[in-house]
Amino acid sequence: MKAVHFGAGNIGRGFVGLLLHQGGYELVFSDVAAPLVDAINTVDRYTVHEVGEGGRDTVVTGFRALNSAEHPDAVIEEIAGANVVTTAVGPTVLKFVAPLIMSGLALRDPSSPPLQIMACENAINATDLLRDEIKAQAGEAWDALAGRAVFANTAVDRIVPAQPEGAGVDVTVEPFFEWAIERPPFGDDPPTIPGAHFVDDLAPYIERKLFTVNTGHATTAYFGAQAGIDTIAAALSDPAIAARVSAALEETSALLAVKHDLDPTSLADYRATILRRFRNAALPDTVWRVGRQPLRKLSRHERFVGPAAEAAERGLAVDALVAAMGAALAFDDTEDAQSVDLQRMLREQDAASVTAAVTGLEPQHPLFAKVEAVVAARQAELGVAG
Ligand SMILES: NC(=O)C1=CN([C@@H]2O[C@H](COP(=O)(O)OP(=O)(O)OC[C@H]3O[C@@H](n4cnc5c(N)ncnc54)[C@H](O)[C@@H]3O)[C@@H](O)[C@H]2O)C=CC1
Ligand SMILES: O=P(O)(O)OC[C@H]1O[C@](O)(CO)[C@@H](O)[C@@H]1O
Repeated sequence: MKAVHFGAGNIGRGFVGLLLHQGGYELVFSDVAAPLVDAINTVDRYTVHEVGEGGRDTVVTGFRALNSAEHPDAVIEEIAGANVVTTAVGPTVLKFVAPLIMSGLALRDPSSPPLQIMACENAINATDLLRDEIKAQAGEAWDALAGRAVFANTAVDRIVPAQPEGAGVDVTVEPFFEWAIERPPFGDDPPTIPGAHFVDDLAPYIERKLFTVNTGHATTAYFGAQAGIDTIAAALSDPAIAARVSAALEETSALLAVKHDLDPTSLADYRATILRRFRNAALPDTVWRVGRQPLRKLSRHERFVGPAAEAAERGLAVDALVAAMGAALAFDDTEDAQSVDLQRMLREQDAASVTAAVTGLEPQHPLFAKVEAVVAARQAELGVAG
């Protein structure tokens, strides 16, 4: 059995690749970072180090890497003969891997079992986005290709921080992981991924994950950065920040409870587990990594505006989420292109225009005026007229 995995970065090596290896797949990483591809090809094993309570080391073998920028045809050929394709490249990069998957499907023996495709990104229905890209790029050829693949959405959860200089291919991760995968697309033949959790309806899982883990993590990062704190664990040890994070998560839990009929006590346990994970002092995770790409994180269906918009529509509380969005607006990292764009927008546009452009909300939406107020407050801080 063979799996082609796009994105040999943190989650690619530290989670998806690891579980595929444990499932017995021969692993072909595909990446565009030449030094990373070369480093992977110089070793025949790497270690995933779990740090924190209960952590252990696991060795991964049976892998190689291809540079898809330099050798796209080699990747296409591997896809044509693979059982599984996964991605962990970032949701905005899916459109760049789509043509390779499309060409791999075109080359595939139509009598082979369908290729099982799963995008493992922090986004709702990321695999559907990938399928839509492949379909759009295939045009009329799609009808012939559609039957050669099945597409399943997934929710992946494991904190894999940026790796220190000199770590090589080894990866440091937290001990916790969760991988929920839609079962129906596979019929009677799901992939063998030990520890993965196959579910009939992914919506409650992905929303619970994105609107709790990712909302909470990003809230910690943005308040931490604002307070001049460098790491996530240190940010959460500040009682004022911890209270703000808890308040934001109570708002998302209130929405999840009514929307998906989830038990409030289980949601409280889930929140407590997550906050414990964030406090893992052995995990060298920075507010800059977790806060990265604030424009993506503040977009319409993401971890802040997504739940806050639905909560506002239902008349539920949103003030803590809006406060977190206010902190996100202050995220100023000159090495993060989206942070630079956000700060420029705040300086150049009026508050209503920034709110509309960043959040995608209509001006008449019940959340709009509250977000516009924190945008204006940030602009006042910057000394620009809103
Ligand atoms: N790191 C984490 O804790 C988690 C990350 N995720 C998600 O996983 C995805 C990846 O995140 P990380 O691993 O943290 O990022 P990362 O930056 O460590 O890895 C991404 C990798 O994708 C590669 N890449 C970029 N363009 C590519 C292309 N066209 N073809 C092939 N490879 C390409 C990069 O060179 C890099 O090695 C994101 O969607 C993120 O939201 C999800 C859960 C946890
Ligand atoms: O910031 P992104 O790209 O959404 O993804 C990383 C996030 O996902 C997580 O792994 C949570 O599963 C966190 O480590 C981090 O906040």
